[in-house]
Amino acid sequence: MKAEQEAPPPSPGLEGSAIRCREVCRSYGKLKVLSNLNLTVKQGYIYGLLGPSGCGKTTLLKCILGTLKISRGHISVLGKPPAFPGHQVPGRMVGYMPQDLALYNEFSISDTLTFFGRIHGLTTMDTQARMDFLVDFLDLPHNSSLVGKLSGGQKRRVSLGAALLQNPQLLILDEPTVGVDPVLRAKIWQHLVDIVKTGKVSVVITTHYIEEARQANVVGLMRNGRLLAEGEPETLMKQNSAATLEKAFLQLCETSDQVSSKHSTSPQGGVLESSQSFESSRDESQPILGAGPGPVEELPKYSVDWKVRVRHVMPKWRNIAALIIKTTVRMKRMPGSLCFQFLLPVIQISLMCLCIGGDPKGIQVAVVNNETSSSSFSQSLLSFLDNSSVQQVNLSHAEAFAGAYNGEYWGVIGFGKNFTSYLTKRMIQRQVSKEVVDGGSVHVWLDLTNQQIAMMLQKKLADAFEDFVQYKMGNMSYLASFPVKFEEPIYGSLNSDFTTFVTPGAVLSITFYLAVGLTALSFVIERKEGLMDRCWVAGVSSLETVLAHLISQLFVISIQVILLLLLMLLVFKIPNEGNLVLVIALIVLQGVTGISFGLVISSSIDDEQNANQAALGIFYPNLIVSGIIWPVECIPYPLRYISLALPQTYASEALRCIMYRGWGLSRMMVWRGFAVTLGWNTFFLILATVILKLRT
Ligand SMILES: Nc1ncnc2c1ncn2[C@@H]1O[C@H](COP(=O)(O)OP(=O)(O)OP(=O)(O)O)[C@@H](O)[C@H]1O
Repeated sequence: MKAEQEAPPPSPGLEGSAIRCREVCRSYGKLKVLSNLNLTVKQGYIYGLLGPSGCGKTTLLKCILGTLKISRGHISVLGKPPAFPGHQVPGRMVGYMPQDLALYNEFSISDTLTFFGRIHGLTTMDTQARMDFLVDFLDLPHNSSLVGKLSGGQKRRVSLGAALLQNPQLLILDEPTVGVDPVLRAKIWQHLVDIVKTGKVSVVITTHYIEEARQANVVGLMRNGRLLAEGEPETLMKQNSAATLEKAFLQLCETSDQVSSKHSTSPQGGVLESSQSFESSRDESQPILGAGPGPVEELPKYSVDWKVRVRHVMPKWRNIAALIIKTTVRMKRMPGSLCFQFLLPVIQISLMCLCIGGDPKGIQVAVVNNETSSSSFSQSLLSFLDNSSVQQVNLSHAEAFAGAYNGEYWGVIGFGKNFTSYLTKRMIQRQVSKEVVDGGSVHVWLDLTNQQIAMMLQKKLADAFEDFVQYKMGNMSYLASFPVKFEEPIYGSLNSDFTTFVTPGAVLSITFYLAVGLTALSFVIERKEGLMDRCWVAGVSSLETVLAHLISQLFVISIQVILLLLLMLLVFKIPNEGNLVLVIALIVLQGVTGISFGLVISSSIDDEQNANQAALGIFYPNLIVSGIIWPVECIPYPLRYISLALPQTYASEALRCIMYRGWGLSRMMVWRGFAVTLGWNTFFLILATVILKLRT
């Protein structure tokens, strides 16, 4: 820990300056926010960065911290460029209080400071000592108070506490005194003045209360992405003959406006574009007042040992552990959300097993039986029809058809008046007339608008006829029964239904989509609230963020999978002939695919609505094309190739093979499912890490 606290020696030429910005440019799309900005913050100084709203102060601070990349120029912070391998900026050398609160609402004050303490590698005792000091100094409520329940001003003070926690060498405070009462504001400034006196700490502070910046050693007045003036507050006031810093600032703005309008008017009297005037007039990257960058200086060259480079890239378990503990604490504080995560898949699979794939029940069918005798074959045959599925309603010919046309009955079953005698003749005579064949047949008119119901009626009638023939003819039944015999199935059971087919794919799909949704949302919200930036400045890398999320979500997925399997196998009696470990492994890996895909969405999309739309948008197409609800073999060819490349097509097939055929990893159809899943996991994780890295 000691070693980490020591700052690396500054590069030659940078001694004495904590921050050095040279010709810094930064744009958002076409909006040029920083234009050739030069700024120096001396070691042991408080630098007050002042300027109107939107002039680029926050952007500059983010560039200094390395959370935003500069388009042009050079920045060095405590001797090296931000995010240089082995440098602790971002890291424990810098304390950052962002303009947004960037705090976890479910955390207590103590959780918040402990979390940042862990990331900075402070011992429990050090963190506790600092916490006691900060709670007292910042006049915070008891440290067990939840951040979400604090007032706006109290939250800002907690945020400031988190920035001061590790006694950093550089403090970057973006409007720390907003919403803070004057007494505490004075106390905070006094603290800053005290800590810089040691000469080891430097502070950059932005504020809207211009007068409070008089306590800074140097103030920089920013306007339109440039530094208008830089110097000691008293000097600036004197040079502008102003009694207050605010008046001096107004004076400087007016002077700047006059200079700009003078130069933006062409000799012919036309008005030039402001950018042209900027290029053609005085070098506005230099402050009107102040020392400026001095003579052109050679940029220092930085080199780094390959071992340091490797250590810089490698994830730190300390950070991963801190992030996992953070997620666990947040989960504990949100029991409703946790229950939702655990119960939703259980509810979904229960609904699926209860509502999809079973035999339709209570289907009304009209029966027109022209035979009257109770011992007739027609009565006997109808008695074999499965009563739970088919409800027979005896009607006249006219009533039956009228009812079927009205949608009251799903079909009409008709028997002629000589059905018994004609059927007997059909069975025992070698040659019979067409009339006998016709009269000895069961006539069925079906409503085929619902294929599942129609198929069930056809099957139930065929089963009833087979049972009837067996009953009437015993050993001689072969004369009348259908001459195709379905033997014991090679795999599966004769009673297997659509539920059996659809369940493995549905389980994978449920696990995948829950993981996508939860991951995509949590990351997008964290980034939007500035939490990701804050963690990054504290020294957490994109890879560590991804790994920590993966590990904590794995815990959630494991519980989800256990609950799903218990329900599926024990309650709904879905068969499993295979190795349960393989079943669990494949489902968990598909959950990881969901997490990694969620990471890709959240790393590339900035707001919840778009992230939700992306997650929902792929849900249905993927479900349909992955062969989860209907066999892949039915998909037309060009689309089938796409289907086979999707993360869940081969995986669903593999899970069916494990569960219903009892196959192991030696079978191609099984290992292919695992291989495709692992391939997608790797691809998504790399993609998410790269996008996160490129966007910071
Ligand atoms: N992510 C972004 N995408 C596009 N434009 C942005 C983004 N962030 C900031 N800007 C724009 O850049 C300009 C400078 O913003 P910045 O937040 O740096 O100003 P500021 O001086 O800190 O303002 P304030 O004092 O109100 O916080 C503004 O015009 C703002 O609209």
